[in-house]
Amino acid sequence: MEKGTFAQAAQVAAVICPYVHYVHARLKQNGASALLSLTRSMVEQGVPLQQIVVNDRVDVALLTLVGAVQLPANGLPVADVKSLLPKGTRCGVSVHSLKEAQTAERVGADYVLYGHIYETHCKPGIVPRGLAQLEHICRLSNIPVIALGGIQPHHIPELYRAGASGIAVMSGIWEAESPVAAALEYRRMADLVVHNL
Ligand SMILES: Cc1nc(C(=O)O)sc1CCOP(=O)(O)O
Repeated sequence: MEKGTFAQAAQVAAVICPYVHYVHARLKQNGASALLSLTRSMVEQGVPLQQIVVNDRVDVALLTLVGAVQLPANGLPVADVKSLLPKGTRCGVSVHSLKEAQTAERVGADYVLYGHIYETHCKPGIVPRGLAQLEHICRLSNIPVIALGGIQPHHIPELYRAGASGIAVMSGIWEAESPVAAALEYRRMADLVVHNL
């Protein structure tokens, strides 16, 4: 992401944050200072700190005091991260197997992100893990399992039926013509399922 686009992305995050629980600050191709700029931009634009999840960089989470940090399965130990961040900072781990999910739970992760469930251009050449695996992991987990990867609004009922506690979406919102309209549609479908409407 170019530096000039951080403000734009942060603006979008601010507009959609009333309709979602969390917004991830994630920049795979840029360094820590870019991620810091993006996160600070999100705060300046009005995204509540408690709704921001910083991806991977514990140092950036510490500098910004966001509500959560998302670690890779092979990242820093959760207990060490928690001892560094203010009490109450949520610590999620991204997992791709039952083994990783169980390890994350054992070491104190607050939740796991599990994917990718469906085909997604964000994970080219890797076979999606599918609903049956998601269901298996949800059944054997005692912490929330958040499903991600290729999720469209119409998938939400089957994901919750499989036991997911929530969903995470990247391209379905960020690449939509209207990210806010897309976020609203995901929200509407999730509310239908969660509140049995
Ligand atoms: C960033 C990411 N991580 C995944 C994983 O399986 O770890 S799947 C994924 C992409 C999710 O994005 P979309 O909603 O665009 O398919």
